[in-house]
Amino acid sequence: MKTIDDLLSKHDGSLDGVRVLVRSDLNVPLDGRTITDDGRVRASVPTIERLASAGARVLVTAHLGRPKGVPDPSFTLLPVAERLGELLGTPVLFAGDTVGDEASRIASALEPGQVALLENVRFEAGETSKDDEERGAFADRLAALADVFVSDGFGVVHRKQASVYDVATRLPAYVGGLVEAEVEVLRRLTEDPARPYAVVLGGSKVSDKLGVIDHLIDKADSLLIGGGMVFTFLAAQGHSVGSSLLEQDQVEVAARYIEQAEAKGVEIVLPTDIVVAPEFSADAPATTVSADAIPDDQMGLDIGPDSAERFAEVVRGAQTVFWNGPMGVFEFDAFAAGTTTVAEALTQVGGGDGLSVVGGGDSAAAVRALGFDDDAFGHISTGGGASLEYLEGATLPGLAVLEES
Ligand SMILES: Nc1ncnc2c1ncn2[C@@H]1O[C@H](COP(=O)(O)OP(=O)(O)O)[C@@H](O)[C@H]1O
Ligand SMILES: O=C(OP(=O)(O)O)[C@H](O)COP(=O)(O)O
Repeated sequence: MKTIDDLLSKHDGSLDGVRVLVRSDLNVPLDGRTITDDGRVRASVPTIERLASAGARVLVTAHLGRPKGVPDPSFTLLPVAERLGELLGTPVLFAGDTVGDEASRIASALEPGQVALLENVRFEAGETSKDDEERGAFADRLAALADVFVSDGFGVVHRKQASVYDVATRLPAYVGGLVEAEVEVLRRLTEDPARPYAVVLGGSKVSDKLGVIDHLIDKADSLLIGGGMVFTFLAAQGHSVGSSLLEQDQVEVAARYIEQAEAKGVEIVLPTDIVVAPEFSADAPATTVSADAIPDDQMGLDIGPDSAERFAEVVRGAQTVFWNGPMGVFEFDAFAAGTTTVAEALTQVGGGDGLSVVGGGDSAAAVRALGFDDDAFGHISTGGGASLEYLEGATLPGLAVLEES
């Protein structure tokens, strides 16, 4: 992959006036218009700063959430532009569209060293289209705004989307410093992880992430399943899960994973107790029930204390641990205990000498919100799904396209 060093040497050390389109992952958690964890914005700053200080006109493109290909004010990147400006110490211009008149106007008005952010790239249907032509047509419009492309959104390199993949086939493409650094840590983890190697999976993107288990069974010694992942597995064991998050069409897949793991001597650790509530809300009355006895009118919102302690034991006893996905709805105090217990154990992997990696926007936000220092872990990755797919050995479209560029 060509790096920013290569880009700089190609231009004799100065990018004066060069129009650089940077794909960052600025998908931050928001409470209304308030950013509750700016980790991904901070992680994006060094590359943007480096390009701007070399004189580039920097146009940043990014997504927020999963809008459905049409503008939706609740997913505007405007608060992120403001935060990015504060962190850079200079205002960031904001284009209220992605490839429309405003984007073109701002792109041509940018001075060398200035930075602008384009509105949420997922407001355009072409960004996430499965149709190569539709995606390509949108990528053409994005590419027309710049001279070169820098891919720095590690959290999206597993997505074959226009601003990640197709644009890199239309402009000279370079890997950004964040993607480079993330890949380096994960590469070490895939090469020869110190054993026992445990992977902890949770969160809510269940169907996205279930697939990685197939390959992780061949790589890890233990798989610990928490968060919204749990209920598809409990259903596979024949238990009812009330109104918990359930991917009905994945139940058979989960059952197959349980069998495969048993056959290969890999431990799949499932919770034995669950904290449930009648509804998804911060003040819903919480009770702990056995995992095989979730009442029909309740939903599971955290792993129970016995399970959290068991998970913590496995985590502390491992030498390498990768964790993606909170163990419960940590945003609500009543359902944060499981995540806190597991996070605490992550700081003590291998008696403190092991390697702990936390990956994912919400997982990173969770450990910070619960009061842990970034330094308490070996590495905090900005990508959850991306790290998991890298660890399972998949080809990540956003990286493969840079290798070909
Ligand atoms: N039992 C559960 N039911 C519903 N949502 C859950 C549950 N456990 C965790 N979550 C939610 O999962 C979300 C994070 O999931 P995900 O996006 O997959 O993680 P990451 O961003 O770290 O990759 C959090 O907002 C959390 O509230
Ligand atoms: O939040 C993200 O991924 P993650 O939750 O797997 O860490 C990335 O911004 C990718 O978002 P997406 O999963 O909607 O494509």
